[in-house]
Amino acid sequence: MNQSKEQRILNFVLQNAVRGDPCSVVDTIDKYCSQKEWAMNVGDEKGKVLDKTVEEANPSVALELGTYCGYSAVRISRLLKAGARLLTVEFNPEFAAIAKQMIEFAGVQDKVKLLEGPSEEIIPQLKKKYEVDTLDFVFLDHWKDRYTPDTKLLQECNLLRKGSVLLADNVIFPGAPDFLNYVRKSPHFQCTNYPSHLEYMQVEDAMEKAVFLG
Ligand SMILES: C[C@H](C[C@H]1O[C@@H](n2cnc3c(N)ncnc32)[C@H](O)[C@@H]1O)NC(=O)c1cc(-c2ccc(F)cc2)cc(O)c1O
Ligand SMILES: [Mg+2]
Repeated sequence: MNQSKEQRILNFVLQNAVRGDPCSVVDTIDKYCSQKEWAMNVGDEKGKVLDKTVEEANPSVALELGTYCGYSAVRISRLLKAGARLLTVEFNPEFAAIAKQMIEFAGVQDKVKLLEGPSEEIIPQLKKKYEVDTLDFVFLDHWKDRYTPDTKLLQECNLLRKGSVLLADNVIFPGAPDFLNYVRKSPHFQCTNYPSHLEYMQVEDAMEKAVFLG
């Protein structure tokens, strides 16, 4: 049975990156996906916006929705302070299996917990089952029409506190127009837009930061 693209990306990392070095894993995935096969990782240009936002937030507890191959889980967790953790949610079992191996190869498995299942089921479990009080940082990178319902769900589950930072990928392409509408119109969020490009392409894209005001 021929390999999936995601398996080819993982194999390229296992053969070309440095085990235990998250930066080399990130760079190796970017090399493969810009030169060989496009894939929906956040990529290096938007990845730099992600890095700056994570460094500013300096989260103790971070959540990622949409792990895919683990590129942004490795990218985020490499910046976390000692004792901080990232919970990342992925509902496709093949992708979750790839991401698990990617995270372990990068050596960040002690900082990252991969939760397999749909975000809408996992978010309501975060407090009791995963011992989360509130989230300091949330990276939204899953189905674009889930950004708004899951943002409302995070609020309903009291998982956001004054200053919690949401960062959403792809608000221009593929686009998350209802999310932009929701957070920009809401008195509970202070929004900032970061124009960029779709990963590995010259297509316009952007990220939106929405800070919860309580
Ligand atoms: C949605 C995907 C990312 C992952 O999210 C998981 N997922 C989903 N919904 C849930 C849930 N409700 N709970 C948990 N996991 C969940 C999934 O299985 C994928 O692994 N991301 C994208 O589709 C995506 C697509 C593009 C893109 C750009 C140009 C094109 F021509 C075509 C596509 C770019 C990007 O930057 C993306 O991020
Ligand atoms: Mg994305």
